[in-house]
Amino acid sequence: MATFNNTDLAAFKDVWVFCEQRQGKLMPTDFELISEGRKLADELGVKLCGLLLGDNVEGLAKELGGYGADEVIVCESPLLNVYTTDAYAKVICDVIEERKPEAFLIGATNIGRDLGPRCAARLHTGLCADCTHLDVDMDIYKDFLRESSTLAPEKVDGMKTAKVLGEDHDVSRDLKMTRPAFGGHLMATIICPRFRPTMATVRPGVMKKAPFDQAKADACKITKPVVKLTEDDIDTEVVEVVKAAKKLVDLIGADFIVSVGRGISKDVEGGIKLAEELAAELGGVVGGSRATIDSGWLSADHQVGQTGKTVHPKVYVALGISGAIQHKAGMQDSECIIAVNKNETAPIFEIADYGICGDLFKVAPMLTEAIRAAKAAK
Ligand SMILES: Cc1cc2nc3c(=O)[nH]c(=O)nc-3n(C[C@H](O)[C@H](O)[C@H](O)COP(=O)(O)OP(=O)(O)OC[C@H]3O[C@@H](n4cnc5c(N)ncnc54)[C@H](O)[C@@H]3O)c2cc1C
Repeated sequence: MATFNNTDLAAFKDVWVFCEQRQGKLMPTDFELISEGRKLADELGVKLCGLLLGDNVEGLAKELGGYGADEVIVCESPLLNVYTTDAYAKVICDVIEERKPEAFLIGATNIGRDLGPRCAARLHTGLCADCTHLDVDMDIYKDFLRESSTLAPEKVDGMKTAKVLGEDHDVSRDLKMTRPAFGGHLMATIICPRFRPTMATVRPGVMKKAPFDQAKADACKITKPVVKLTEDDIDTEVVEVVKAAKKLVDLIGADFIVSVGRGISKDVEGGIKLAEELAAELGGVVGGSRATIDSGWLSADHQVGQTGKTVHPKVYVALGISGAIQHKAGMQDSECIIAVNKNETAPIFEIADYGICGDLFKVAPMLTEAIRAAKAAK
């Protein structure tokens, strides 16, 4: 194996994306991250590679090419059939040490959140968890310096390097990883200036999927390195894979979401029913603020926001939701936001395209009826 010196930054090249599959099916985050990785790789002038692990999964690789991967590295072994942290971390670290990518992105799914830190610790590099934005340009530094330093603006404009931990450092190749910090009250942009690969886990649903391109899928190269993995490398045994007993709501893939907040408290069941009726009429699903999840009115898979799901549906209806910053973080990129709140100063109205100041128990049935009538008229 090639020697692995993770401080020799120049030896690291290319952007990689961990492409998670479960039971032979790629995850939606794979396509989001490949699409985002494509943009980063183009800015850096390097290749974008998908990293796919499993048993007999090569057939999935070309699809990743259709979303922008130049190459997919396929690591196959019967021991990778079902996910275990030991096996996946070993194979990923082996291939990273061999080929040295400069950035490695992982979806912040349950598996990604488990795998990312394990790999980062083994590779002795930095990982920024749960990112909502990635970038490689220097503008963000320059904005920061213009606002917070005494440097002359001309000096900031012409900068190519910045002082990082007391040393001049070429920041133009650093991945800038942005995530909410301090309870979501500010966004922190983090770099990993001294080690490679820079690692990030990225929130599902945040990055936009590019359109599929068959020509790119056909051109995508597939590489299959030798996988050195034995049972001795794995300390865990998967006894049984239990699928979710209950079908979870698909907020991330929904075009229409009707979310309820604490405003339904005077009649919780009635409020949820009104939201379900409106959602059914729109062909959508029901979401909720954290207040409704913490109160046990809706299950956790319905939660929208910083610690819930990030959504960008065509229409987001907020019924009795105040619009706390942590809720907005998960829905403010919706194409059209309709807010119903009886308090005209509720912050949700600041980002609403249509704001209705009124009692949700009166307004929601009127919206449902209006949609029903419009559909019947067609
Ligand atoms: C670290 C951290 C992470 C968090 N993550 C999330 C998250 O992911 N998602 C999230 O949602 N929150 C999150 N929160 C909580 C967030 O700060 C708010 O507490 C929460 O969003 C409030 O929910 P709400 O708007 O339903 O309730 P409230 O803020 O209590 O608002 C209820 C609203 O209903 C209106 N109302 C009342 N009755 C009616 C009626 N009959 N008709 C119309 N309007 C009515 C009121 O005017 C009010 O504006 C987080 C907080 C922290 C600290």
